[in-house]
Amino acid sequence: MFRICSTRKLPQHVQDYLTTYATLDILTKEQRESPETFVKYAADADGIITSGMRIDDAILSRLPKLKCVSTSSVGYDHFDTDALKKHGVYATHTPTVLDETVADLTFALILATARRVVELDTVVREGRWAGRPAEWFYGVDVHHRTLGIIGMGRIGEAVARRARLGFEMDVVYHNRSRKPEVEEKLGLEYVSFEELLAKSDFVVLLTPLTEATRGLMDDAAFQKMKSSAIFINVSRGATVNEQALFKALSEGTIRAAGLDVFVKEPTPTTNPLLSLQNVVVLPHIGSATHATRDDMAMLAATNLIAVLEGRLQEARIVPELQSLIKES
Ligand SMILES: NC(=O)c1ccc[n+]([C@@H]2O[C@H](COP(=O)([O-])OP(=O)(O)OC[C@H]3O[C@@H](n4cnc5c(N)ncnc54)[C@H](O)[C@@H]3O)[C@@H](O)[C@H]2O)c1
Ligand SMILES: O=C(O)[C@H](O)CO
Repeated sequence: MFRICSTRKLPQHVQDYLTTYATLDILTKEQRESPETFVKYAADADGIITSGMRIDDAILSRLPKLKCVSTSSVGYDHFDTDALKKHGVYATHTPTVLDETVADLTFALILATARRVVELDTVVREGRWAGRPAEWFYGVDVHHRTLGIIGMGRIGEAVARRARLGFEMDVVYHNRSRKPEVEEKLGLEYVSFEELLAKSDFVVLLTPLTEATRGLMDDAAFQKMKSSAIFINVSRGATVNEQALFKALSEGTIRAAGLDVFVKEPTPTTNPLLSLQNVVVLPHIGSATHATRDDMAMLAATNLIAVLEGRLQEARIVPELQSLIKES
């Protein structure tokens, strides 16, 4: 039997699946609170399931039996992949199963910011709705506008499909590399980062957090956007310079923003962005539906067992650690 530690509660059917292969410990808040307590309780684990815990050299050095860390998320910026490689520990993630759910949430933010859904909900509740909607209730159209997607990956493509087929939008995109087959299938146009910012009525950020994307949306980027444009971030908080975003929103450099992610999570109520009416904020719920979170947990579990049993081709191993397969 393997030993598995999970830093989060798992659905019962996922626990039942895991316990046919392993003893399973769901660590309590106290047990996972600090790296010291975590390594104490996970000391002889073969595998770890997590969804946001930082796994770095200091932790790996103290977990000699560890063979795989499995995250129940597609993003894995909380893993130090160089350290994992050094220790010969695999990392797996949960791509694909959440694409449609995250794309739905992206559109929820696009619509909520364009039509000022949250702000105007408050107007009604506070009794400030007096007669026919006044001009200051007006929003902007989404249909037939231009959507710019930075990061045309799995989720970007699901967002582009909604935009093209449902809202008949023009879609431009910027990506590390061009995707001619997606361009052809959905009728998209590839543009430079600068051109995307200048052309788009909605700019959606959907890249992973890497050294290349950290702080990608800074003062200079917001200055290049239209003053009528809306910015949506569903990637990771640190891809955006929050001070620059606050400045752009409060000075009218851009119209509004919809944010699912923040530099620090949970973001403190003192975050200046929360004081702005033209911002819609959510607590990192892109993939948070019952069905999708269940699918992610199950994929995290099957990934981990596949690695522990040596069925490496069946596991969704993160790209940076694919080289370990060849070496094994
Ligand atoms: N808010 C949420 O709850 C939530 C949910 C799921 C995913 N995410 C985030 O969304 C990200 C994307 O997920 P995915 O499954 O679509 O990933 P993906 O790997 O399929 O797509 C990411 C795309 O970004 C591109 N990219 C990377 N660096 C770039 C750069 N410097 N400039 C331009 N393009 C660049 C890649 O080429 C790729 O096409 C995840 O890494 C995660 O951080 C957030
Ligand atoms: O990367 C992901 O899958 C989401 O952010 C959920 O944590």
